[in-house]
Amino acid sequence: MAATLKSSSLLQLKQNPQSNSSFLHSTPQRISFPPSNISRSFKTPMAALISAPTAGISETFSKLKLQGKVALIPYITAGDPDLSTTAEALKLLDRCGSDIIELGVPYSDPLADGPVIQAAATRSLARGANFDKIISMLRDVVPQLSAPIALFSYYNPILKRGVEKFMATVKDTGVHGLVVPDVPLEETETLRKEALKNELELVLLTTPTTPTARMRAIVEASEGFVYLVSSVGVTGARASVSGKVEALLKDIKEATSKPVAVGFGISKPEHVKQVVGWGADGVIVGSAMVKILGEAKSPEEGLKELETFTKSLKSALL
Ligand SMILES: O=P(O)(O)OC[C@@H](O)[C@@H](O)c1c[nH]c2ccccc12
Repeated sequence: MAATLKSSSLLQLKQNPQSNSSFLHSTPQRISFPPSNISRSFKTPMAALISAPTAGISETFSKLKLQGKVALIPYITAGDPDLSTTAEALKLLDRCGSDIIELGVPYSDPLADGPVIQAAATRSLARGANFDKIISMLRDVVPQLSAPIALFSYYNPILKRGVEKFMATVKDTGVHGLVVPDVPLEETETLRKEALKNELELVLLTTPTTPTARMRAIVEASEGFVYLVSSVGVTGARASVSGKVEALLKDIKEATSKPVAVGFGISKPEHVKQVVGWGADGVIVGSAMVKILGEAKSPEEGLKELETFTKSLKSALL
């Protein structure tokens, strides 16, 4: 699996006219469904008994803005190295000051992912993680977190389950948002309608090659925040963050007052500082986190290293 995916890239997918997936929204999308900043006013009764309701994603950004702060958004893959470590990692990330946590549902064909996250998904699936097990872990853990969770999933696992059922199940865990990077254009509206019905904020992505008019349609429709992909290609740590991000952020900010978080290739406190200096409202760090958990000698070691790393990123934001 991993070998056949090595050559995939956002750019190639965008340019493949045979591909029925409008990868990262590369063709115009309809925006008739009224976008709004949804914030959840309640959680499941069980969760409400245990903790105060967690702020939604857009609400979290509003609170941070009032304090002049930028959101730290780590990404980890569920089930790598195992689901109980994922549960511990979520609690740890929350404790170390993550403002929102992106949790990836492992998928066998992760087209937009580089080697680190591909390998994590492969390990996770090989160890038996699946959607139902992830959901039951989330039911237990989400009520213990103060940061909202954005669940990341490719579109295929959602379709397989049925959009309605998927959304209702996810909502029921107390998760607040969804990131679906490869949703085909014709399905965007259905996804958004179901997400809205379930009070889930559906985050859309824009890339350096997205034409301006299309970027405007994306930011208009995006909920929670706008995900600015910093560079064309696949996920993975890079030596530096593309200097183009500064101008891209400026363009997006001219089009919307919604918060914008930057992801792809951010792996060091210096990167975080740079992106913040360019005006981002949030920074997303995936592969660097996933690598720590995946390559550690033991889950305990991995969690310890994750804690040090997360704290170093958080300090770059203070
Ligand atoms: O891994 P990176 O380069 O730090 O990028 C963030 C990223 O991991 C996360 O948001 C993500 C994981 N898989 C994706 C696929 C598409 C878009 C985004 C993602």
